[in-house]
Amino acid sequence: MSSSTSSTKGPEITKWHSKDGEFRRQVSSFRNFVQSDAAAAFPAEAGRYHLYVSYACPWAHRTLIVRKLKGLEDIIGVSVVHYLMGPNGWEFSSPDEVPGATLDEINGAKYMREIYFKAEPEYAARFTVPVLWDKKKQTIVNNESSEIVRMFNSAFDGLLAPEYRGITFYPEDLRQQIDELNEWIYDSVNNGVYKCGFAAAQEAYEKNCHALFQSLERIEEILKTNEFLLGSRFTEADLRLFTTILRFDPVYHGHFKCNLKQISTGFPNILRWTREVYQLPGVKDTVNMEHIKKHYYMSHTQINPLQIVPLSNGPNLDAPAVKPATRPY
Ligand SMILES: N[C@@H](CCC(=O)N[C@@H](CS)C(=O)NCC(=O)O)C(=O)O
Repeated sequence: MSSSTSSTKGPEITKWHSKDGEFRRQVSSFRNFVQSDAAAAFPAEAGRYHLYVSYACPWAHRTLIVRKLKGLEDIIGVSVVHYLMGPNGWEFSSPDEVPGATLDEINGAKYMREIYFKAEPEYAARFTVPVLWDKKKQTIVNNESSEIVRMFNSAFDGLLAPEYRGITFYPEDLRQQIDELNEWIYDSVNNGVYKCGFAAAQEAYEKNCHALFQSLERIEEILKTNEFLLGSRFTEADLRLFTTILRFDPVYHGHFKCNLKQISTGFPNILRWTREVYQLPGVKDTVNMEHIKKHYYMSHTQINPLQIVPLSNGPNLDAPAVKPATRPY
């Protein structure tokens, strides 16, 4: 599909807010599940599914981390878009042109939108990442990160080496607590930073910024006594929060005006926890701060028209995660 015809379809790429000035995230459209059962519509198979991500995107980043920590890299391939989201949305580039990016070896698309139209010619919503693609059925299985994370957590276990099979980030005994944390953290933190950054009215910005920092204070309290959000185990709740906190000082504090405090100077326990998560084996390989910074500061020209990218990458996450001397864990 040529980009000139495709660009007339779908919503305007930079139209982020509603009439009242509030940013509202659309609901994802493709909601099927890969299942371990061989008779399922989308059964777990090695080499069948392909993940489309942006290194910049916190939602896509969640799926990359679980793919890594669950040892799924040989089973599920990945394509990485260019950091810049232009008028035609996400675009593929060769790694020579943009280090870290890839071409689309699976569908040969130039733009992410072509993959959506291949799956659904009448598709009329946003062309978001992540996307989990089924090479056999030639369609999108799912484009909702929270669900892709759940699938990666267990659906492919039958294909994995024993050391990965037992790993779960959504253990039975913590499910209710994980779901409860996810709910308020999604609303006020993960999505909260976007509600600050894309607010088009002072009141909407202030309301969401206060709610964001109230939640950060609540998280800081939890991490004062807990190593991870729910104690000694790293769970899905940590994973989902991490991709937002990683971007906080270098991006959201300035670009999205989330500037009542910084993580590095204002939240010592969140900083300690961020370092612990970053230093879990494999996690830092999924972090590309150049894509993160350039994406936000250069794509959102409605809030940063000169596309200047600030220098700081945020706190040094390789520094030791210093636990308080009086730690109870
Ligand atoms: N609910 C989705 C949200 C994904 C999302 O909003 N991704 C952004 C990048 S951070 C995107 O691709 N935006 C493109 C657009 O809205 O046009 C998920 O969690 O998977």
